Amino acid sequence: MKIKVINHSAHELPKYETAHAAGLDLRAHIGEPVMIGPLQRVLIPTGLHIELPVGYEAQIRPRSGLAYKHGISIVNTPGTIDADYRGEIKVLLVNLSDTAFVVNNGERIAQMVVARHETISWEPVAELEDTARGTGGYGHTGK
Ligand SMILES: O=c1ccn([C@H]2C[C@H](O)[C@@H](COP(=O)(O)OP(=O)(O)OP(=O)(O)O)O2)c(=O)[nH]1
Ligand SMILES: [Mg+2]
Repeated sequence: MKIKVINHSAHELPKYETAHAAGLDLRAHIGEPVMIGPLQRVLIPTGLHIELPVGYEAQIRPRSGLAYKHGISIVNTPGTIDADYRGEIKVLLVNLSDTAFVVNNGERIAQMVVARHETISWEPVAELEDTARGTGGYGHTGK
């Protein structure tokens, strides 16, 4: 897949950390450390621009280790990178802990999963096909 990197010397390209990992770890591309206070959200640049093939999206997801150890998540998870987006990929981190967290340049802050998606067109109808579930939801099958 095509990738354009700002300041190429800064970091290695995102990579799968294990043989069958689904996500490529993304690194912070920042001039100075960024502090995220409790319940604060900060948009962290990655220095990466990509060209996804049409019919693909990239999902930006939190890393479980940062979430578990430091309460760091992503506000809009899973973030969506559209195939026609040519801007810099950024990650909207949020600190859900009661302690400030510092992000340093080059640290792995999120992971990106590339996935196929469908593109639909609408077919307006008067009635939808009935099912056993019908309109039941929000726990209607019990606890
Ligand atoms: O975590 C994210 C989510 C999105 N984007 C970029 C890529 C995406 O293609 C674009 C728009 O994202 P989205 O459609 O989620 O945001 P929007 O608020 O609907 O913005 P727009 O009106 O530009 O579509 O922003 C990121 O860099 N990181
Ligand atoms: Mg949008």
